[in-house]
Amino acid sequence: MIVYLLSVALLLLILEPLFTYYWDSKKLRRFPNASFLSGISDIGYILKRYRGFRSKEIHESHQEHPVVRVGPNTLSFSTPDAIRAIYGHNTPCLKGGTYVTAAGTHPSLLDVVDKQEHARKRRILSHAFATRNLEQWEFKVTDKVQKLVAQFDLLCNDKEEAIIDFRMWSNLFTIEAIADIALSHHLGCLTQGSDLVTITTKDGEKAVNYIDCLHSGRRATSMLIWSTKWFTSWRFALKALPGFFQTQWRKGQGFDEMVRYLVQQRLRRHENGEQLEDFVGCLFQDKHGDARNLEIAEIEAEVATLLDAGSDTTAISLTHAMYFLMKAPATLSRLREELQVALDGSQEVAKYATVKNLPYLYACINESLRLLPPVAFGLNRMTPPEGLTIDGTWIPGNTLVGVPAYTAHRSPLFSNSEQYQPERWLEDDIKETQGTFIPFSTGARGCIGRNISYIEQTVLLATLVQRYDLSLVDPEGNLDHEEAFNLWPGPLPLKIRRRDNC
Ligand code: HEM
Repeated sequence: MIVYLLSVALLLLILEPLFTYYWDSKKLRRFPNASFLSGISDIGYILKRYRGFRSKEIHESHQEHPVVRVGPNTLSFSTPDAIRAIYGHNTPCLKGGTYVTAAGTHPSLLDVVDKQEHARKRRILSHAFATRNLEQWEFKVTDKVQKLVAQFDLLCNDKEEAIIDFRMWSNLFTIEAIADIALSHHLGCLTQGSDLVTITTKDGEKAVNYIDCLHSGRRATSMLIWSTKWFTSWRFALKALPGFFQTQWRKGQGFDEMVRYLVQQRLRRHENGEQLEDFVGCLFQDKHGDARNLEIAEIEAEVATLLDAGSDTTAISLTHAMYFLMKAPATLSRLREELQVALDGSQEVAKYATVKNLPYLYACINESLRLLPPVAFGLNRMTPPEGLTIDGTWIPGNTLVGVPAYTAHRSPLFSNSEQYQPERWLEDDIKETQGTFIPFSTGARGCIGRNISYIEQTVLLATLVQRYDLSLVDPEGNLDHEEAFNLWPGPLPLKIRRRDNC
């Protein structure tokens, strides 16, 4: 029996991929491999994930080849034409691969595959995210900036110098902001200076580390999910075995429990007749006040996505924006000059109406989004069954394709593309790069929260740069990165002091 099982395993694990590779029914062998094993197995891609900064490694392959094979059925493209074909509004491609594997019984707006189902979900939330309604969330952002400033002032003890980890504080800021914007919930994380959230489960009261739990679950999943065929079996086995994966996934469950608790709390307030302005309100009822009667599991899936995608990415972006400013004193001075004129020293917390018109502030944010996009890897899309021509090359149906933002943002359309030059965003010819700048992806599946993220980033950065002198604790040091799904920067220790006139 054991010999039989081992033979079957050998056949499945080694011979079948080798046979498929040499049979090559899709003619994918014509594309160069990103790593030694790419044509036979997803292990090469998984190993890149283990090494830390996967998109940078893929980019190195792209410097020689516009198309590379990153897995047996996965191709990575690099040109603006490929972006249009794969993600553009008229693309026949669908989300595939990892999205299908990761989604539970109730996919959210982010991981749902079916176009009609996606359109239905997007319609429900689009009212809350519409540009004309966005400024109604500003007071929630302002409240969080005030809380952060209060903490920094306390740490600075009036005019003394303090050391803070900006990575951590910016993430506390974004989790507080999204919990309020999505659910009208005040987590209290900024006030207590930690990501600890107390929740009630059926087993009683429990403390959950929001960021740590979120990252643990995503860390474990992002290590294995690229092997989509085997992921479910791997997860089943590794969850049962004591060790790294079991610990990470167990911690990750804390995030799901927190989501369940927060949804229950919000539902109770809704049933008690409280009229709250937030995203989840749009899931309970439409704009005429008629109940939508969505299943609770669907609401939980949407809330989990909002609390994840709506906090992690913006915190990453803020950390990178601050890091680059600290590394470029001339840029920081120019930004300060712009802020001095616009804010006139009279706005303790910058008003969005003021900062939304500041070109250099936007240039600084966009330039760091270009160099270090929070979602840097090639987002999987499945070609339609009949196949698709991408960048002049016909690609067979049911092949996974993508363009990493990390590579797109280093297109020759950006001169000196490795250099941090916010000024490039003020030039007229920047318009030519429009289709190549994809930190929020593009087309029908582009980010719905992009404008909210800009509100959070512009208001917070303008306020902090105006109020504090900031500098790196280690001016020679660089940021470490771990690329799970998002590109997580490591700690960013800063020296911080209140400025004389603030
Ligand atoms: C700098 C900040 C942000 C970045 C870089 C970013 C990036 C992205 C990217 C690349 C996608 C496409 C994902 C994919 O195709 O798998 C996406 C989708 C999405 N984002 Fe964001 N995002 C940011 C902020 C936000 C915020 C603040 C929210 C919520 C308040 C949000 C909610 C979503 C949702 C719900 C989707 C799915 C949209 C759909 O498929 O219709 N994001 N985002």
